[in-house]
Amino acid sequence: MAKAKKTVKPKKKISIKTPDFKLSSQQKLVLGSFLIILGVLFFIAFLSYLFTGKVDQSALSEFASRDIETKNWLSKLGAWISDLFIQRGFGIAAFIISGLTFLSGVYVLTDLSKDKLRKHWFWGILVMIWFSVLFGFFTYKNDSLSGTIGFEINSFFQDYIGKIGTILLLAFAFISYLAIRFKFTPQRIAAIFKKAKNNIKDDFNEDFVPVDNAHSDEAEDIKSAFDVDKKVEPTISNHSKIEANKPIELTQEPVKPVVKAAVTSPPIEIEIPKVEEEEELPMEIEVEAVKEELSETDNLANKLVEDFGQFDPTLELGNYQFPPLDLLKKYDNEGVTINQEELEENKNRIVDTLNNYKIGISSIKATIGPTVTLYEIVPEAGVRISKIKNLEDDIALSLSALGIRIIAPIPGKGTIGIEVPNKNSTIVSMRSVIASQKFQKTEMHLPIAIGKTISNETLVIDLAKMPHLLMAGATGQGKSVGLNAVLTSLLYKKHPAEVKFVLVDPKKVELTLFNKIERHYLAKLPDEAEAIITDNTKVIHTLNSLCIEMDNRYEMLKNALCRNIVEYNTKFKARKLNPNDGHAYLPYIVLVVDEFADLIMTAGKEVETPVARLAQLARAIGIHLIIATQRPSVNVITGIIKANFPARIAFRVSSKIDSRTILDAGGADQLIGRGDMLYTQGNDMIRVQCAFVDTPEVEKIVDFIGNQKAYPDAYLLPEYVGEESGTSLDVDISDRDILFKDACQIIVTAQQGSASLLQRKLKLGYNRAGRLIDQLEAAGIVGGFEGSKARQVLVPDLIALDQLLENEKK
Ligand SMILES: Nc1ncnc2c1ncn2[C@@H]1O[C@H](COP(=O)(O)OP(=O)(O)OP(=O)(O)O)[C@@H](O)[C@H]1O
Repeated sequence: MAKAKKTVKPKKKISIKTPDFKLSSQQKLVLGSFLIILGVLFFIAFLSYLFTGKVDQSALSEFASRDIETKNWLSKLGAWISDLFIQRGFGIAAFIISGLTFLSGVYVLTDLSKDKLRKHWFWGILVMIWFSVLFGFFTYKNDSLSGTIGFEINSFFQDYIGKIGTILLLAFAFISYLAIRFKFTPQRIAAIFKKAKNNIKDDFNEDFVPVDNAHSDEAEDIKSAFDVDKKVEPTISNHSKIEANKPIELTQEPVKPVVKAAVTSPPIEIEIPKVEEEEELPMEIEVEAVKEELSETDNLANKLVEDFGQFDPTLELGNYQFPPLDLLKKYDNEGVTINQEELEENKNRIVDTLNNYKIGISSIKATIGPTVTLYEIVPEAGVRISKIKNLEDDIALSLSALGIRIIAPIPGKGTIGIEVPNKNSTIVSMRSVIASQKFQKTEMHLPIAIGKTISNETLVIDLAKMPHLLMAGATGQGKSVGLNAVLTSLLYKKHPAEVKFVLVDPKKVELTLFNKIERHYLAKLPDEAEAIITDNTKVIHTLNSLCIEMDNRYEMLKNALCRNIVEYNTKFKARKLNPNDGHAYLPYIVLVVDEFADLIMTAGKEVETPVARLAQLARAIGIHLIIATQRPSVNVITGIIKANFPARIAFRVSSKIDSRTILDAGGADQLIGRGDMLYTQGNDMIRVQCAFVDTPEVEKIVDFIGNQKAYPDAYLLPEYVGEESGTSLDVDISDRDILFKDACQIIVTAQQGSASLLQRKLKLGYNRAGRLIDQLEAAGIVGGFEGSKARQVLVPDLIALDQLLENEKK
């Protein structure tokens, strides 16, 4: 049902546009015949020009005057056109124009391929210019043989490369033309020559064979045979004589020469050249193998693309404006703030501390980041790395600073890194990362400008590649700002047609701002009032609905023989997928869950199962999950979830254990907070200062987008009917379970609407008990599904129940 709902939009788009651009048969007839007649007109005018052109020259200056007479067969118009094309244009090569115009008419009338016609025009014009330049070679002044264009081009070439150069250039153009247009190759030319040679040889042989034969003995024999035959004739006619005059000699003799002639003549006819010809064949086949074959659907798609262009998903909101950079704030304390003094001081302390522990350093280098500075040291030979690693706390103590992290060794480098927080940290504004070239020029599908690395480089990550992101961090360390940075990045880069968000916000305050862009960017369940989900039961429905959407999308991909959403959308844009077959452009869907721990605590498995399913399977069909949590404990970030979220962001956490839960490594406990974070995509860990975007900035952006023309509704997800959510509100009374009455009495007596109660009391399986609950809901005895809580019982006592059931019968 939901699928039907979603495919309606694209269907409309196509069916409305299709007929607009096609020529009707009448229009084709009119246009085709017009072009044919125009071609004929050109031809007559040009032909006439060859005879009358000179005479008409003088008349052309007063062309507009009616009194002036012209000799051209098409009068003034003919004189003017031919002067334009021949004298001032391409000379007599302009006849090609008349031919091309005529041909165009024929193509339109007969509905032949426009591609071929375009090729004819392209090559025709090139040939025309070539001839015009060639003729220019034979004229000494600008005349009708070469036309002005040919004359001028020719004299231009002659001035620069001389006559011989010009001839060579023309010859080169000719050869290139043959090679490209007719696919001539040296082998093919050689084959043609050989064939011609053989034909000549054949002819030569045919002509001379009789002469040779005439002189040969065989010919003599044939002749004699003929003579013998002649001699035989009378004997045959006279049978009685044959029998009388020794018939053996007579019959043998005529046979002999015939046999001889038959045996001796074949050597002359042996065709050795033919064998040679066959040897050349593979060369020609190679040349012809270039041809491309298109399938029927390709042809149709190419024609559609030719007529209407590629499908543009953004067309419905064609005037949509992306939010400008000005909506984002500039901060005063941007840029590197650490000074030489601080650098020197830190360096000395590190060197001294290490020296105290007898660790020698051969070199030290500093990279200054927005919040921390990385000191890379190369220890002297023979120093154990683990020794330095163990000194983390001592170095922190000597530098009297928090948040010192030792990376020993730095992956890919032969150094050990010590990250020391700057005294004055700088803010990485959202504006600076959005404005960075890296983000602006990125080709990523879902680019996120998350912040700046330790070397002050903007870090842009692709959510489509991750494919899901886990964000964790203790409260107040920058998680919500991080989520906003992710959403803002996508809003700055993706058109509403290309990405949709499903926002889950149990805290009810973090993401409410995005309500304003509901009809642009948000997806929701059908018949829901609010797109942003704050209620946990609805989260379960939404997650399950996303699973249905995922299954639907896989089905569509399967039917389209595509492996992922990018291939599918490319195919759809190239009009190779028919919207009438249920195909539609698929936007990316990004599910953002702000407080995942809360969901897991209240709904447990009901949430974990669909999340795990989506995380495992949804990457190929463009559904990506971003899950944020304050409480990174193992019962929230379970093994199955962790396994499917290779990309993780950790803000500061309170303990090493929490850091391990998120990153599978320590380090997050040593961050300094306020957006200082560690990012990993499975292997390396990068320290990043998260871009800062404040609520007023987000408000401005959503206002800017929200004030623009929107879709009629939010993107509708497929409808999900929960197992226990009153599926059978239309259950027929006659279809009721035989235990229905008993079940009613148990539920009303216990005043508790739960399936497990029925299971226990009536000794039923879960499915039957569930169906009974559905029937009770349909009868109005219990209320709707309320997550893990038991349903409300709507009938106060057994008397009321009897009344209700009596009324039903009437
Ligand atoms: N990237 C950043 N740069 C500078 N300051 C930041 C950054 N991120 C967060 N902060 C500061 O930290 C404060 C708290 O951030 P935020 O609200 O994102 O924390 P949180 O982890 O979402 O907390 P909670 O879980 O309680 O909602 C912000 O008000 C801001 O002052």
